[in-house]
Amino acid sequence: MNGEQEDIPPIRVKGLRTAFGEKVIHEDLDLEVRRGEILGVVGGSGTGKSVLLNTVLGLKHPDGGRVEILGRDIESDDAQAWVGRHVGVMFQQGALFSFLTVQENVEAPLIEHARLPLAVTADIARLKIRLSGLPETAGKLRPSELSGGMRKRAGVARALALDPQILFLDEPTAGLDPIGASEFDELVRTLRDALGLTVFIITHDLDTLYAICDRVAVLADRKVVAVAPVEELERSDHPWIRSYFLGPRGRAAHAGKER
Ligand SMILES: Nc1ncnc2c1ncn2[C@@H]1O[C@H](COP(=O)(O)OP(=O)(O)OP(=O)(O)O)[C@@H](O)[C@H]1O
Repeated sequence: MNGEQEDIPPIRVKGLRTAFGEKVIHEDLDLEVRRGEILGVVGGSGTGKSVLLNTVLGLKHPDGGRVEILGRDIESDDAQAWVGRHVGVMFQQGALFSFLTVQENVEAPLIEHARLPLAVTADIARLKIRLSGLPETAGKLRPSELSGGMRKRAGVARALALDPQILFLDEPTAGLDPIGASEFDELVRTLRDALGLTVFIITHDLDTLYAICDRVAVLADRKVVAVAPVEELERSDHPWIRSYFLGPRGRAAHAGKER
């Protein structure tokens, strides 16, 4: 990667407006994600976290403002191909093809985007399965034969298939028990450190924010009202941020971090 690219924020959102008919979801929303950081995105239910994710991925057109991924305008002609090639996404529940094995699921983006000999495709998929903390034998299984935690790891393996620069995770620890959730957090941090990924995580999981997020962006009042490390957000005056981080669950997560 050349120096010029390194200066470009992997995700840059400027003055974003999104709406469904009369219903405005985001207005004048700004967000810059730094290269190599793990950014958590939080906000009350219905504040537009999923809509933001879909807009950043180019799945929903912005009604105003500008979204850039790795310096490229998401509205440009080749943006979808560019995103497919450089960005990995794990939607909720892993969103795997139920009729394919894990190995075939991980091979699918490689077959679509990279014309490699089949044996090489299979080797890369096996590597990504192992990298995501699954045993090699998991490759032969279908998603219905996996536990919830394994399904999420398979979703990560597929998201990593094309060596993306950015990994998007939508509620990755939802539905996992606390041990499974903290193991998943650890996986995300290990992958970021090993692969130099930039990670964008939508989450409600306070433990994830405290354990692995370098900064947290808070969605409220139709925009990002704060982006900062959790320790800084704990000192915020914003009412939603205060009740979120200083409520009973927030205090428990903070105490867990201190231990
Ligand atoms: N396709 C759609 N058509 C109309 N309204 C939509 C559509 N998709 C989302 N919305 C609305 O946009 C708002 C934001 O939804 P979104 O799913 O992004 O919230 P969220 O912050 O991800 O919530 P949660 O934490 O509950 O998942 C909601 O009011 C939702 O009803």
